[in-house]
Amino acid sequence: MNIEKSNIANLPTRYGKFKIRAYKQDHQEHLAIMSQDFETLAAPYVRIHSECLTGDTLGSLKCDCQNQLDLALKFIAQNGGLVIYHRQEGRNIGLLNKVNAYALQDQGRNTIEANLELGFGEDDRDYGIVEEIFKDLNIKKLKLITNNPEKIKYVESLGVEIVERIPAITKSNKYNENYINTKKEKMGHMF
Ligand SMILES: Nc1nc2c(ncn2[C@@H]2O[C@H](COP(=O)(O)OP(=O)(O)OP(=O)(O)O)[C@@H](O)[C@H]2O)c(=O)[nH]1
Ligand SMILES: [Zn+2]
Repeated sequence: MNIEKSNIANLPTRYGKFKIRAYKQDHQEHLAIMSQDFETLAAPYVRIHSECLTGDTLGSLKCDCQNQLDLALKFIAQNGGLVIYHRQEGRNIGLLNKVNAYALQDQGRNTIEANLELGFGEDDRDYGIVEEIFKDLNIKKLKLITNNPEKIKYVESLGVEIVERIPAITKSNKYNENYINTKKEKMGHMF
């Protein structure tokens, strides 16, 4: 796997001061966003956040992504750890396909049905870069912020110990209720 990594730079934000490092793998560029004290932590809090331009940037109410990112950045700034900004938009089908999936959702399909109808899997994410970031930042133990059993399985498969799981539950709204219910009932997310 050919991965290019940046130097570490400071990033002051509205949440607090972070340090960041970028990683480039093929056409995807990802980010490790670390608290100031990151290097001193034996088991940092870690959030793997998959990109959602419509949620993260535009404030879309169709999903819980922006609320989860906000929660994670606040939590990590206060408690120490790492947010991996994983640039796999739309569970890795890309923005154009996600918008097509949204058009199908406008006609009544749920998040999984829409993906399948377009010829994708229900979740096409690849977490390979996460392994590389864990190695690069020397993470052997962590406290994982997630509701997603697949992420837990993946981290465990790397031989990285999860000493605690912190739920990433945020306030729902009338536009994302179905999305959250589908994650709970069909994808096994723990709400
Ligand atoms: N294909 C598709 N992707 C979506 C949709 N809504 C959100 N996403 C993407 O889903 C990803 C977020 O993943 P989720 O499955 O919601 O949650 P998760 O991050 O795996 O799980 P948690 O760690 O518990 O939050 C981001 O890449 C979003 O762009 C949708 O309706 N269709
Ligand atoms: Zn989203």
